[in-house]
Amino acid sequence: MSVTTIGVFGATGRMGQRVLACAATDSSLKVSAAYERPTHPAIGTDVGEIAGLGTIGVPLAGEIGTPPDVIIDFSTPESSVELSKVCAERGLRLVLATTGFSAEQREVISQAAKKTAILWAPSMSLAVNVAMKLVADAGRALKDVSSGVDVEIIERHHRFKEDAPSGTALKFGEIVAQGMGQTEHVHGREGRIGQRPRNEIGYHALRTGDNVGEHTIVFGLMGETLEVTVRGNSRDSYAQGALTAAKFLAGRPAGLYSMADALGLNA
Ligand SMILES: NC(=O)C1=CN([C@@H]2O[C@H](COP(=O)(O)OP(=O)(O)OC[C@H]3O[C@@H](n4cnc5c(N)ncnc54)[C@H](OP(=O)(O)O)[C@@H]3O)[C@@H](O)[C@H]2O)C=CC1
Ligand SMILES: O=C(O)C1=N[C@H](C(=O)O)C[C@H](O)C1
Repeated sequence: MSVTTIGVFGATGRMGQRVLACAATDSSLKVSAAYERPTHPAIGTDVGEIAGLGTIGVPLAGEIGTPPDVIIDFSTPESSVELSKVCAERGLRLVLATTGFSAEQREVISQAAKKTAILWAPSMSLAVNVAMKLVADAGRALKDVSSGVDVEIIERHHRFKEDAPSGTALKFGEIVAQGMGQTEHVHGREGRIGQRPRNEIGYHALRTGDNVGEHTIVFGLMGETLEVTVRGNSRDSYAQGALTAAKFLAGRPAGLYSMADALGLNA
């Protein structure tokens, strides 16, 4: 059996620690490196100790030394963009899971994917990626309803999340707009704003407690409502997806890949 070596970027974070824990249970994977910013106070500490796994022989590093087969990144937009540039320069394969990028930052990542293999997805979850297909189908089927269909996207996340709306909510909106043609994206509503125009998608971001992530896409018709909801029960859904993505990416040529590619959902 071939073994894929992985490096975890943002290793001490909420997701980094779950990636380390899930990888430890998969004999086809080996964590060979773990990274944080060079000034992180835990640099040099065995990362298994930080993730509650006991010693795994991988000290937390501030830079990429001997490269793994694939780097998995759950960090911040700024550090992910810098990482994508380094990966492009050195030909390192990258699973990029961070969200919250500006248009300029997205462009840098797209350029990096011309030089190395990058799988970039706002959600690594299997259920979310299947829901994206369902939502695309629903949008196409409802596109020409003569009385109109109002699409609203509601997402819920933990109080520590720094970007809003979630990368996944934005992706759902993009998918709906591609199929149905809405041109306006509205974030929350307040005041005497008048009746709802047909050509907008509304986004609503809730931040409560330790919610690991929920998305509901509402298709409101005259007389009935269709909702597609995905609820995360634990961060392991994203961590397992990122590990699946890493196995898919190992050995791939340069290019920008999606989670649908890794999960075989494009067939
Ligand atoms: N695609 C998906 O399926 C999912 C994506 N996400 C996204 O992943 C990202 C991280 O989420 P989460 O784990 O909850 O966040 P955390 O804040 O818990 O973790 C981020 C980690 O990145 C570290 N970091 C910051 N700067 C650097 C750097 N220069 N080099 C290396 N590491 C760095 C942080 O360190 P420090 O504390 O020192 O700043 C921290 O340990 C978010 O953008 C989130 O939206 C989350 C879940 C699923
Ligand atoms: O920050 C999180 O936690 C999550 N972020 C991702 C996003 O912004 O879509 C994915 C997931 O919903 C969890």
